[in-house]
Amino acid sequence: MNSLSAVRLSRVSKTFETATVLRDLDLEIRRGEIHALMGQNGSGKSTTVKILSGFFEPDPGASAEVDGQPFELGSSDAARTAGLRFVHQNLGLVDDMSVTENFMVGSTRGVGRLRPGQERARVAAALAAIGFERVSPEAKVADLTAPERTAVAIARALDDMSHVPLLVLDEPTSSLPRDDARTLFDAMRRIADRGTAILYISHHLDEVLQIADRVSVLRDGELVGQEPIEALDHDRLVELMLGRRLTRELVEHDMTSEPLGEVLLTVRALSGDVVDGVDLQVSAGEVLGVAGLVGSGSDEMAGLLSGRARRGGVVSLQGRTIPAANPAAATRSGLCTVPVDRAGHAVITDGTVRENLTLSRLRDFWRHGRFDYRAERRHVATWVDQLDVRPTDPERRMIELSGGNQQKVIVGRWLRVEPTVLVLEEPTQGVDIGSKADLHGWIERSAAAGTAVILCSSDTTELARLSTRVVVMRHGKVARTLVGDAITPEAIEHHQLMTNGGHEAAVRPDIDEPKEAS
Ligand SMILES: Nc1ncnc2c1ncn2[C@@H]1O[C@H](COP(=O)(O)OP(=O)(O)OP(=O)(O)O)[C@@H](O)[C@H]1O
Repeated sequence: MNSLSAVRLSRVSKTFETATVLRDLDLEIRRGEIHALMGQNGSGKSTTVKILSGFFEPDPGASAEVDGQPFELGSSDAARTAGLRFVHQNLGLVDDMSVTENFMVGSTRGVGRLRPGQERARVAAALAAIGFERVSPEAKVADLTAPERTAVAIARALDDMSHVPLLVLDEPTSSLPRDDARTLFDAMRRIADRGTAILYISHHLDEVLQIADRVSVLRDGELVGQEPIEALDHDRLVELMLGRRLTRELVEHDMTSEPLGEVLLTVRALSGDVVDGVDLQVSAGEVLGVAGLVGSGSDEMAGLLSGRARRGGVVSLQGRTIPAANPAAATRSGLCTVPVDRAGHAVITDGTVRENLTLSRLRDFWRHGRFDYRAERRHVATWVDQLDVRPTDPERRMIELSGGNQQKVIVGRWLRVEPTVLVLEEPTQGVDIGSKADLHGWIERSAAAGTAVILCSSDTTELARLSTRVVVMRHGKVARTLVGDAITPEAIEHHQLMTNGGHEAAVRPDIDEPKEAS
């Protein structure tokens, strides 16, 4: 036994029916280290985590140790008792409750064993231990910033054990803007310095290069590299993940220099919970980026435009008003949306890849009163191939696909019908770097083919990479519009953070205003 070892996995494999998705994984996570687990979508990261947490049983022949003691894989009781703790991307917090109530709900310590004052003190201590003493135990979770919410989930996970050998953070920062994610790194380092090993799963290479001590890379279910961070840089990490250099040329399409097409979408006085009187016009061939911090209204825009959320104001497509609160009518009119909440709004988990792809328009396959299954299968095979969905079998159920591959199917669902307006909400969240480049290429091709694209994203690099125009939202309104060379990640982040009343023009005189179409 290595005394430095917090968790050691040996010969861990996982086979679903006939497909082996994890093969003979040997992985050692050392005490006090931040160990990043990386790999493309479907490479086996979540499967590894689910075996550790006891959600999946591994194939026979696997073994494990925690703190040098034999550990039973595939048992959630064993994981809990051994002190393995997990924070997933969705955090598992109840927004309407206070921080302390959330601790009580999520704790394995038992509810209400302490008096209220003692509970609050305990919660305050747990938060202070990771450097988030500014969060009040009485605060409502809904009122916290995104990194504070993540910190609450982490503090809660650590709260009921004096020694936690392993904390697994499964993409906890994937929805956070870059600067927000960084505020959690200090908390992670404090935790690691106390001797807890952190297994950190992230698709953000720059974050991993900044925070991890060692990196393990999975490719197609096999460990293909394990390196100390000093031995890695961005390109080497990409090469390990993809098995090749990222040479794919993106469609470089400088749409800013081209005349804009016909105005396809007109939005007048749009309002929702936060959004307050927004006017927009989006033309054929444009990619309009919508930027803003959580709570600025930017996160509400896709729901309002799609009709998923109740809205005030008028949304019209080529002059025809789309009825409010009616997503089906919006889709029929040609305004299609890829929502951020895949599980809740987009994926039919029990359905197959084929069904999830083609449901956007089945009439393509009706011929003379009969459904042409062969035509549907041919069409689906082409899209699965073009989008590089894995596994490639279109009869797989969506639940069997990794998160990133599900996302490709959902984006493909709408790309294939060539919508008039395509609203994308965090389209590459949880998507690996190779697939991200693929999806970006698709978004550009879709715009080049004449679709008006609205890209709502917290990834400022993605916004700068794809948008012909970016509206930055604050306090429910468009606070700034950036066009052309003025669209940089730094400019977007700068304007997201400005407080209302700031003299922006004086701060960034180089930023253009849009030429409003009348
Ligand atoms: N319940 C299941 N049944 C069958 N296959 C599954 C099941 N769950 C996952 N898989 C398959 O296992 C493989 C690994 O998936 P996993 O979710 O571990 O990938 P991942 O690396 O976490 O990907 P992502 O970055 O997209 O989250 C994928 O090919 C996936 O389709």
